[in-house]
Amino acid sequence: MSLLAETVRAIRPLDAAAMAAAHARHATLTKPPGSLGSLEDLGVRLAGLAGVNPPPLPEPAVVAVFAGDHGVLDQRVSPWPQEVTGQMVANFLAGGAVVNAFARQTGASVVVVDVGVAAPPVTSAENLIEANVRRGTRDLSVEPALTREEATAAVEVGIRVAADLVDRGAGCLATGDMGIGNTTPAAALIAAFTGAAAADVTGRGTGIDDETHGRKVGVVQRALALHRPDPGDPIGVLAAVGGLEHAAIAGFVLGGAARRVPVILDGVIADSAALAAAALAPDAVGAMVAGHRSAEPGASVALRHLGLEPLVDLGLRLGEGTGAVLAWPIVASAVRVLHDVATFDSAGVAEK
Ligand SMILES: O=C(O)c1ccc[n+]([C@@H]2O[C@H](COP(=O)([O-])O)[C@@H](O)[C@H]2O)c1
Ligand SMILES: Cc1cc2nc[nH]c2cc1C
Repeated sequence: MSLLAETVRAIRPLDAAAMAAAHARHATLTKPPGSLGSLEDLGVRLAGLAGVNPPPLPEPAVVAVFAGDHGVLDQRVSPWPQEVTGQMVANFLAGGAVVNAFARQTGASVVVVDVGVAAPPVTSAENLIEANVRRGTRDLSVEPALTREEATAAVEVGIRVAADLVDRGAGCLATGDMGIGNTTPAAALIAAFTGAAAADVTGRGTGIDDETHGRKVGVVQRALALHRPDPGDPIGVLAAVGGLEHAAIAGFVLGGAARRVPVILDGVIADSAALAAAALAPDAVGAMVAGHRSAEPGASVALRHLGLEPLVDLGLRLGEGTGAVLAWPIVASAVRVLHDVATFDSAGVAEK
């Protein structure tokens, strides 16, 4: 059996007994019932994922930044040149990007995965994973971005990265991405999986003017009309209108779900990849935590489709895993409550 098929088969629903135990525990803790809002639901869900209450603290956390390039850049959908992708990979490895700063602040670690960068990285570093499937995608507005084989290979890169990180002790995974032009395939994926109109899911990416935005909406519309992607064939959708980092992140989510470790989603690229993961294995949604609400309109459409409420809403639109890393201490706090907080009984606090 292929790694992808094996991984999909290993993904199981949340454990109802562990969730019931976490729910009951919450009612005994020294706080008014429900006073932690959606953090209570998150703690319950992570108990269901782990199959035990309290679930293990989601630590240490590792953010994997998947990097890839995009043939659709030929359509002038981003103001930034392609070489920025590889240059930012070097910046991540040198520790100088925003995600590195947020990771230092929170205690997360950063690994970088070259799954599809056009220019081979010149730096070697112990936190660089070289798994290049193809040096950038084809232009999705004129032909399929990837073959099915390439899309599957990229998904399997993500599965392997997740499994390796968990084997090396990670208790929480966070998604990151880097790829000039990658908000265009993200929009196309979200339209394909949710049925939303291109105009409703195509945003300003790194910051584009009205003219570029109009062209970008047209590119997404043309790609959807050309390929007519079938949401019942998630690999076909990823191949037609996706990107190598989108496919790898879909695999990363599946890999985390198969190992029953929470995966914190970053922005719109992760959200689009999560739709592919959910289409491949619906129970994978149980392992997903929406780290934040990206300013890209497609992010909210994707999260609504997945039934996920984002933890942080700061208008971020950077990518790299920044929103996911910021959300990690909140995820850990939701679990910490189930470990540390005294009960009314043990603390001698009167109940109402
Ligand atoms: O995470 C997000 O929601 C997000 C929103 C807008 C832009 N980005 C980042 O910006 C790059 C893609 O933007 P663009 O305009 O080139 O498509 C890519 O490197 C992403 O990580 C990321
Ligand atoms: C500088 C820069 C940093 C980024 N990080 C994620 N996407 C990015 C895009 C640009 C342009």
